[in-house]
Amino acid sequence: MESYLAELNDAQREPVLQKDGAMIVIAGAGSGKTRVLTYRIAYLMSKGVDPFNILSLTFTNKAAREMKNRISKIVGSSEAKNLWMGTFHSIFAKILRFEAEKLGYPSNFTIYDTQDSQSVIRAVIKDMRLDKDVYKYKQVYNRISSFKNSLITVKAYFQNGELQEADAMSKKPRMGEIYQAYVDRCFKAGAMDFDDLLLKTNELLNRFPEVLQKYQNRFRYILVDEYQDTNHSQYLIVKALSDKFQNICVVGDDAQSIYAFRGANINNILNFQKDYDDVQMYRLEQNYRSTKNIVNAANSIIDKNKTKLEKVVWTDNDEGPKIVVNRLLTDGEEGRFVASSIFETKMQNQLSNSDFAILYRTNAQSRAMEDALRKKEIPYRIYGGLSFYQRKEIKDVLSYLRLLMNPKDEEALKRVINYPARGIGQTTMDRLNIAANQYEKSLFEVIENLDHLDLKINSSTRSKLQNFVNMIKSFTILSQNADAFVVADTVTKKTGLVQEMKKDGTPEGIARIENIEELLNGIRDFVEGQKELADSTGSLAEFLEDVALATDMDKDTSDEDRVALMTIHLAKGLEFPYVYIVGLEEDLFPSAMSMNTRSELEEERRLFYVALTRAENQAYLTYTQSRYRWGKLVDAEPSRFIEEIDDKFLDYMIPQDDYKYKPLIDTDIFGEVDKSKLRQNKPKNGTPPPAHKPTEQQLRKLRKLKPASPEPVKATKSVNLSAGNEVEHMRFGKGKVLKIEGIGQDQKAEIDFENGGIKKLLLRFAKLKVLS
Ligand SMILES: Nc1ncnc2c1ncn2[C@@H]1O[C@H](COP(=O)(O)OP(=O)(O)OP(=O)(O)O)[C@@H](O)[C@H]1O
Ligand SMILES: [Mg+2]
Repeated sequence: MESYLAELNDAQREPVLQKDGAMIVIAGAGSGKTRVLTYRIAYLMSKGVDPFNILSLTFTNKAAREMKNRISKIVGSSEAKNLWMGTFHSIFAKILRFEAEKLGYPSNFTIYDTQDSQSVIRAVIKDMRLDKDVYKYKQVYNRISSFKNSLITVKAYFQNGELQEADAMSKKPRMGEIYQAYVDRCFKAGAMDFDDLLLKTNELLNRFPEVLQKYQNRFRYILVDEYQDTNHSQYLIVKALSDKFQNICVVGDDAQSIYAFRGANINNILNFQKDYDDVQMYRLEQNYRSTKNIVNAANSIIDKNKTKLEKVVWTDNDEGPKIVVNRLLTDGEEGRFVASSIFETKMQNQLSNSDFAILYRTNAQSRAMEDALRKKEIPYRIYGGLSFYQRKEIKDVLSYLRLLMNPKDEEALKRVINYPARGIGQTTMDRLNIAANQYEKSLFEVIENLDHLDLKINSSTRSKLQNFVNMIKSFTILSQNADAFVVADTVTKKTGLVQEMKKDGTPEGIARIENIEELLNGIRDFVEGQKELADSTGSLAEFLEDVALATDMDKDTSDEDRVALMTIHLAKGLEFPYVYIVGLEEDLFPSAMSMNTRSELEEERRLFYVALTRAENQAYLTYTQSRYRWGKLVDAEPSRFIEEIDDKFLDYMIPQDDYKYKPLIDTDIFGEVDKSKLRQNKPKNGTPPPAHKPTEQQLRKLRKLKPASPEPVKATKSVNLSAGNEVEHMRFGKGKVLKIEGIGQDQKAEIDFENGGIKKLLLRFAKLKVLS
């Protein structure tokens, strides 16, 4: 047996060793589903399957990269980079690039992000003179998105009486027309939105049998992670591609299906057995991730759901500490508790920031956490929310880049045609728009052909428009030979964007310039990375695609050591030694919007199951007594999910009878909070109690999970380190001391580690072995 197969248990090894056929692995959190996929790919390669013939679909591109690295190590070659691996969106965008012209799109089509799509929808609603309070653009966008993910085209919509009736009932009878106008505009702009990437792939595979065959033959082996969260459109793609060879392996957990609100269809997992001829079903039961306490607590929660497949999950890991429950007065105090607890736990146990995650239900909750972490000088990173690439100044630069790639891209053109100001006003734009509609041309084409059109635009404005078009064309020509960095660098200089911000002179203006520099650095890194691959030149097209399809998880590129903050939805598939789940309050988690039906509540409960099962060693649950919601301070009640966990797994930091569902703040008849009661409820002596000290057993577990150094590492008691010394750290491996600063207790060393990059460590705590 190859040695890597010994890193699997018997149950895991079975699906790995079944080379051909259809199979489904259904198993609870942390039982090694993702590991099975990874090892299965390695096994296929070792049996001579060409990596070009393997397609693996993951939840984020980051997960795909990590999987590729792992596979490279297992098979001991760089062949893994030829695997087709990534999110549905990124894989099928690549395929659409090759085939776009068949569908009438340019191969350099733009990918509209959510902001772009919503902006188009807003414009459509405005042009149709509809009431924007009835036709709320975000709602309309979501509705159209759900049509697309169910493969309901405009034509199908107009043939479907039920859908039309539903829209009429919700006072939006013109939904179909908006849908039509939206689709037309995107098409005219040579743009696909996120949902199109799946919808158009389906269209491609349905309409062109020879194309379908080509990809069926290419992807002889297909693997899908997190199968419980595929939507109908994704399901059909997988089904079509795997139909010929039927070598398909999907893994998932119905208890972790949390994207129904985006069209995920749990039936895809339940019906899998009917979809293929001879399906092997595998189950995994042993959890390797978490302590007994966490596994059993999570089991006790998911037990409350009626709709579920019966599963067993157990673990051989330590009992572990109980789950800590704490009640705080306000979200500010909640943040301070979490930050202090992280600080203490980290110092006591020599941990990295990245060993900690704070998970919440809604992005808005991050603010209080951020404030507290900043005060304690704990570095953190927020995933999701408004990403770097959506900041105004960044989007402006990207819009220039998009426009030079695809001059039809109207959203990009509208953003930059008069930014920096060039004297092209709204009246001119309105006239151009009318002409564009009349001639069914893009704005750019209209501007290009201004001389031949009879438009009321004066000669000075005409020449400004001409200059703009010429500038964009010159960039396009440059991009044909230069890499993405050269193009982007030229664009920021020649367009006057940076000069405009320099004029501004405010701290915000300076921050914007820094962001643009950061973008350029990012592009340079990207280009260098791409050039190392044999078949890549680091072109602008590649860069733009990478940006457009980065999921919220992928958008961080630096690997500094930080505490992770994210919504639970984003945390799927991840694991952290210490996890804080905050805001466990009724109406927040479970969300007020998700308590109308049992199935919504069950989805919230699955979300809680996902959150808790991210924790390896210890989980903390917090809630507040009052919280600002909709601008008002309201009483908060502890979440029913805390109540649902058997008390034997919990460790309350507050007297328990004080806890059970009862108003925690007394208010007088006018609804005023009785301040003296508030003070009573504060944790004693004002500061949050220290975090629980892990047991020796836990520490051993922690070390086991992380790459340990070959020999036990001794702490350096008296510090006689200096720059240039080679050292070894238990977790970061070997490193070189760059500099020493501070004296006595505060002495710190800056060390460049092989595994961790540059880190500053307090020598008093850091257990370093001096090598030379
Ligand atoms: N046989 C094994 N031996 C040792 N460690 C294992 C084994 N199987 C899995 N693990 C480890 O357990 C952890 C959980 O595995 P993995 O992430 O594959 O689980 P999963 O089922 O995909 O979880 P999730 O449902 O959260 O996606 C990982 O750290 C993995 O490396
Ligand atoms: Mg997984």
